[in-house]
Amino acid sequence: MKIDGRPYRTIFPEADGGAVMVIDQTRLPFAFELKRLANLDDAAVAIRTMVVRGAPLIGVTAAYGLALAMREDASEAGIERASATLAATRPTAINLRWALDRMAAMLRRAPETERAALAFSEAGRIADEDVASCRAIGEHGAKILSEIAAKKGGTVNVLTHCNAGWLATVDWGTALAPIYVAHDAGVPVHVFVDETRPRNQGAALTAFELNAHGVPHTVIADNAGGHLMQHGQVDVCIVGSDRTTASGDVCNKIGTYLKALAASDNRIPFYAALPFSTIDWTLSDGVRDIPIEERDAREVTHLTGRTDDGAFATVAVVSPGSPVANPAFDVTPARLVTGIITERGVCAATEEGLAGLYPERRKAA
Ligand SMILES: CSC[C@@H](O)[C@@H](O)C(=O)COP(=O)(O)O
Repeated sequence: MKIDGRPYRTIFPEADGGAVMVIDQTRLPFAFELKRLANLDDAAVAIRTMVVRGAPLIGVTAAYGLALAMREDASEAGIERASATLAATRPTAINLRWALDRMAAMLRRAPETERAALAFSEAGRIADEDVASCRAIGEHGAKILSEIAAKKGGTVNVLTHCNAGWLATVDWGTALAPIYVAHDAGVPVHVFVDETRPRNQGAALTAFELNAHGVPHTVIADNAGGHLMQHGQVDVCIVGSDRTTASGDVCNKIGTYLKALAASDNRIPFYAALPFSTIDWTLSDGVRDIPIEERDAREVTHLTGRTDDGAFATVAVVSPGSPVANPAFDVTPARLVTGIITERGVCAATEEGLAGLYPERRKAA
C-alpha cells in the first residue's frame, strides 16, 4: 500500500541482498521508520518485540530470518538452531511454524553451499504468495460488502478488531483487504475500529492505515462495540486470525470473542478473513488446544504515546502493586462465525466448509 504516494511492502530485502528491511510498527502511527534486520537475532527480536506483528507478517519475517541465518551456518544443525530460535518468539500465530517448516523442508533437500541463496528466494516466494492471497481475500470479501451496501442502499458499517490490515501481512491485509477492494471499487464503506487494548493495534495501526488510504472510519473504545451493535450501527464484523482450526474455531487478538458474542446476540454477520497459512489442520478444538500467548504485564500497566509537544512518553495507568494478567489472544468458537473468507473463496466455519475449499487437505489427512 502507499505511504505519501510511495508503494511499500511491510518487509523486503535490501537491493544488494545484505539485509531485510521492515517497517518499525512500534513507532506508528507517529513516526514511519524502516528498520534493518541483518541477522537471525535481529529477526527474532523484531518478532518478539512486535516491531513486526500480525500472523502472516510474522511468518514471512521468520522465513527471512532463517535465510539470514543460513549465511552464517547452513548446516543441518544451523537449520535446527535457527528454526528453534525463531519458533520460540511467539507461540500463537501458526503462520510462524508453517513458514519455518516450509523453509526447512526445502533447505534440507538442497546442498549446503546453495542454502543461503535458495532460502532468500523461498522467503521471497512466501512473501509474494502472501500478497496474492490477501488480494484474493479482498476480492472475495468485497463481494459481501457490496451485497450489504446494495441491500441496504447506503454505507456499509464494518467493525474490526486489532490490526489485520496490510501492516499485519506483506500487503493488502486480511480483514482490511475486503474494505480496501470495496472502497476502491466505489462501494460506500465506513469502519468502526476497536482501539484494541492493551497494545492498541486498532487505534495506532488500523486507524493509520485507513487514514493513509482515505477510508472513512471511527476509532472506538473496545467496550463500545456491543452498544453500537444494539443500536443498528454495525452491519458486519470482519476480523483476522492468528490460528484457525480445521473445524473453524478462530483464534484472534484478545477481545475478538466478546465481539462475536455481541454480534451473535444482535444477528450481525461475523466473518474471519485468513489465508491458508493460518489454518492449523492438526487441531479441531481451538479453546482447548491453541496455545495463548501471555505477554508482559507492563503492556497493561503502562501506555505509550506522544505528548502534545511531540515527545514519546510512557505512563503508568494501573494502581501500583495490583496483579495483572495479559492473555494476548482468545478463541471464537466456530458456532459464532458466519463464514471464513479465504483466498479460495468464502466457506462455512465448519470442517466440511474448510475441507471443501482445500480438498487436498482432506486427501492428505
Ligand atoms: C492479518 S493478521 C490477523 C491477526 O494476526 C491479527 O488480528 C492479530 O491478532 C495480531 O496480533 P499481534 O499481537 O498484533 O501480532
